[in-house]
Amino acid sequence: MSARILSGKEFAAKFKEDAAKRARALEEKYGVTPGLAVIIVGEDPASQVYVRNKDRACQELALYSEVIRLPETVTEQELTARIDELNYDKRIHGILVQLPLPGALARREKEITGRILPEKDVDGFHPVNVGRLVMGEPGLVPCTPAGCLKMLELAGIAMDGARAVVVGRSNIVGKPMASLLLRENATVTVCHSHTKDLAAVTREADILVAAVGRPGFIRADMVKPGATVIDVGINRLPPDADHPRGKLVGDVDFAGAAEVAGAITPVPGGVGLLTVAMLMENVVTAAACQLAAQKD
Ligand SMILES: NC(=O)C1=CN([C@@H]2O[C@H](COP(=O)(O)OP(=O)(O)OC[C@H]3O[C@@H](n4cnc5c(N)ncnc54)[C@H](OP(=O)(O)O)[C@@H]3O)[C@@H](O)[C@H]2O)C=CC1
Ligand SMILES: Nc1nc(=O)c2c([nH]1)NC[C@@H]1CN(c3ccc(C(=O)N[C@@H](CCC(=O)O)C(=O)O)cc3)C=[N+]21
Ligand SMILES: [Mg+2]
Repeated sequence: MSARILSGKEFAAKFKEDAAKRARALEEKYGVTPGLAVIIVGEDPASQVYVRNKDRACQELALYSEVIRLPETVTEQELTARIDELNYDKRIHGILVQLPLPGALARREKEITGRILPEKDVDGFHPVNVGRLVMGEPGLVPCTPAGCLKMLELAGIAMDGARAVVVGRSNIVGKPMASLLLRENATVTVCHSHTKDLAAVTREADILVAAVGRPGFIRADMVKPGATVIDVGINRLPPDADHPRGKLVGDVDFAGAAEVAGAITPVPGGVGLLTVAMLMENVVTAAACQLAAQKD
């Protein structure tokens, strides 16, 4: 194995420390603690892990945190009524509806997440925040791609003029990732399930971001020698003797790709940790904007 392993742990710790300092400064200035509300509908096990990590981070940073668990049987009207309450709640500066939504609610994802006020939309999913990102204006940026960008910055990976290939075009990862890399002056290609000869495209990448949702999808022969590989995937393999809850793996064949890449993020312990750190940063940023606006 030759690649440099980019660990999310130390970077995440640094960001959380910065966010904690900014939170204390807001408390001093306004007497208000930044607050996050997470709404989780149903019992998706992967979601439970993320929710637990977020709740833990809020405690670590001494932010105010509410987790609202709703049954799978909740109606869209009941759900949006809860969002409206949180929109008006002065203790809450950030609202996040955990995705994927179960059952019929999944088809209403856009309407449900769009109900969150743009200034409280710490996921950066609201069309107003999406527009700001694409236009290169300040706003709340989706936490996962923001974390990937921070990882590249802190690792000292040059983005200006680099060829970046993003595999995956979801609204939560692929598309905002492409916008962020473009903003950093990378030459960006976005691949998806209709892309022809994907390996030929990915082999051109100085920076390769995998957000596909398939374990081991990016193999060594798809990686340009010396490239930086960012593995966003979070996949749980079926349980075996060594991993009774199922092993957590990314979208990259880590052992193979690490032979070829110059730098690579592991799963777990990679960019996932930065997602949580960026969420904390977004909550504090959202609180700072709301508190400043109330003052005038
Ligand atoms: N670490 C973190 O913080 C986070 C991790 N994740 C993880 O990242 C991964 C991706 O998540 P998400 O973006 O929500 O996933 P989606 O399922 O929403 O999107 C997957 C994307 O991959 C593309 N794709 C699927 N199969 C292929 C293929 N054979 N060839 C090329 N492209 C393909 C799809 O193309 P098409 O559009 O054509 O269907 C789609 O654009 C998952 O493992 C998820 O768990 C997600 C969010 C946060
Ligand atoms: N509205 C919404 N916003 C999201 O940002 C969102 C979502 N819904 N639904 C689910 C996905 C997934 N996601 C992760 C966040 C952190 C880790 C994470 O902390 N990972 C660590 C720990 C993993 C573990 O504890 O096992 C790691 O990779 O090392 C993983 C995955 C955010 N998502
Ligand atoms: Mg998705």
